[in-house]
Amino acid sequence: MKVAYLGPQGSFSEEAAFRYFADHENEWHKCDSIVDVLEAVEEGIADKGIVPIENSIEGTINITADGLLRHDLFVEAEIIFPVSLHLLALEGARLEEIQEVWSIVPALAQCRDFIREARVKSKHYDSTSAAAQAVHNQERKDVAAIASRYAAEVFGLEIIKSGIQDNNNNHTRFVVISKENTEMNPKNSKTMLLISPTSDYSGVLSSILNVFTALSINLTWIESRPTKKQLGTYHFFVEAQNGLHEEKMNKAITILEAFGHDIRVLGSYRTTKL
Ligand SMILES: O=C(O)C(=O)C[C@]1(C(=O)O)C=C[C@@H](O)C=C1
Repeated sequence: MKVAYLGPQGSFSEEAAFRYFADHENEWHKCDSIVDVLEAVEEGIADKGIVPIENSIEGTINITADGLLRHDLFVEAEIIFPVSLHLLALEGARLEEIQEVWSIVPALAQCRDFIREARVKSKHYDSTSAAAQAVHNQERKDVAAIASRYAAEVFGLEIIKSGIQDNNNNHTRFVVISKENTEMNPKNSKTMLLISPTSDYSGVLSSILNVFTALSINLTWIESRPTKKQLGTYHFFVEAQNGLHEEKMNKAITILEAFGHDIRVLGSYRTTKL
């Protein structure tokens, strides 16, 4: 099986992929961006992909949510991964010398307090490990990457400050995606739906949420993403704590369809805590 993830070597996605798929004989396909991971799976270059979807400090990873909207893919597993972010610099660099920090946007956002207090500039890279690699590849001692301990080992960088995320209890939720739908497994305990209202009227969101309330379905995640066609119009991601094999989930979908909304079942899956 070929698994795609965000590289280069040393990313959190790589750690999550290696640990989640530890029992399998895999071929790995490292991608330059999250969008490339989704495309690799859709195009059949990889059988599965692993992408971050939500962080406990920063919230939804919008690139992934928008990618799920655009691509015809399913979610087949959820992985909760602890994230500790460190400041990585060339050997001998001192914290006081750092003028600029480099990382992927969600990681920079998880360290907002540190960046503000240190009064440093930030520069965007496509992954934490791409930022670490860039620091490794140049001679500057005034820049540092925000990345993992693993990335520090991979690129021979020194951790000049550890645990710089705004909250120590920091977790990122990854999803495993594939082109096939594995939704009917009775062991699956969560379901992700994408609800796109076909008309805009007052109370449309509350009418959707009322369906779940009436059926005693507990929601674990809700996110709105713009349709990108007109200001103020949205798609809604809803994740429920019930599997698709449960009658009430099917009832909810039937009712929402009867309301005229477009419903895409993105998957029914289990959670693994790493
Ligand atoms: O850049 C990485 O190392 C990733 O795997 C991506 C990512 C993310 O975008 O959320 C994954 C986990 C952490 O939250 C930080 C970065």
